[in-house]
Amino acid sequence: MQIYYLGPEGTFSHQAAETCAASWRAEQLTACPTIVDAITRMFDDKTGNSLACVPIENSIDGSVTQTWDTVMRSIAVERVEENLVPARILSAFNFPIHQYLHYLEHTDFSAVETVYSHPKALAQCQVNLGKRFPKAQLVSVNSTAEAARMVANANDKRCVAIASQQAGERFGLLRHPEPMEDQAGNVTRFAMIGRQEMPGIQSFAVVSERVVSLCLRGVGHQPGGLVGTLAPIAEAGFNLTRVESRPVGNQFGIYVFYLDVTITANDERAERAFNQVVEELRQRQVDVVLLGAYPVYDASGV
Ligand SMILES: O=C(O)C(=O)C[C@]1(C(=O)O)C=C[C@@H](O)C=C1
Repeated sequence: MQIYYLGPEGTFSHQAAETCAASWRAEQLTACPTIVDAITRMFDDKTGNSLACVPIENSIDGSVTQTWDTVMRSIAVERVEENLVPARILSAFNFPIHQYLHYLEHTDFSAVETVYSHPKALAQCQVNLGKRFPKAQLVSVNSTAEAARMVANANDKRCVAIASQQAGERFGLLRHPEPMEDQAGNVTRFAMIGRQEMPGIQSFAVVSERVVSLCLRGVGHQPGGLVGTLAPIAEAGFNLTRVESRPVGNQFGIYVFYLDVTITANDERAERAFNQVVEELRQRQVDVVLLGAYPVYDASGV
């Protein structure tokens, strides 16, 4: 079993992948240049021996839309392939995130011109960065560890990076002791995506026994179209914990809707009721793409 993740080593994705690799005895961790690449490489492996460990949501900045869109499109495309075990979100993990400022020795903070990081990390620190470096450019790069690597390699004291403590140490940078995120309690949820059912992880506390993630395509454009589509979920007594709309890409005013629904695990009645809801949605001509039905763990303190 191998796990693809957003590299280089030292990203939060790498730390999340390492934490899960121990429980799932994954022998190989492979760094990828982008989140899309990590997902695509997992989907390209039809043998079922690959996993992708990717961020799906951050408590400050919201969904990682790139992940959701890539996973949804890959699953939708694969549905036509017969005899293929479908890829799904198998588990999710909430990881506490501390973003630190990393810099070269003798850096004068008042002369800093560029702050590098992953766009999600910059978004998590935007207020603090604005206060500390009001004139600096915030430059998005592929990952937080990539930002640390760039500052280390550039040997330019006008640049700093926002990244994990581990990334800064890996690339030999100094670290400002205070975390830079704008809100305490910053958490990112990572998903493990793959084709093989994986065992539960005993060392983590369970946040939700079963979250079902769906994408609804083709919700009708009439008054009450969305309300009517969501009503069967409420009527069946399921808790809807996330609704997000995303553009389809080639038309204004047409959206797909991502939903998370919490259901009771190992409860046949709940499973049957949920399948009925999906059937009802399909009868309304809504295309339901199942992204996964999975436990969510709390990976803090690991
Ligand atoms: O750049 C990294 O370190 C990543 O793993 C990506 C990522 C993200 O996409 O949200 C992961 C966790 C943090 O929220 C910031 C960045």
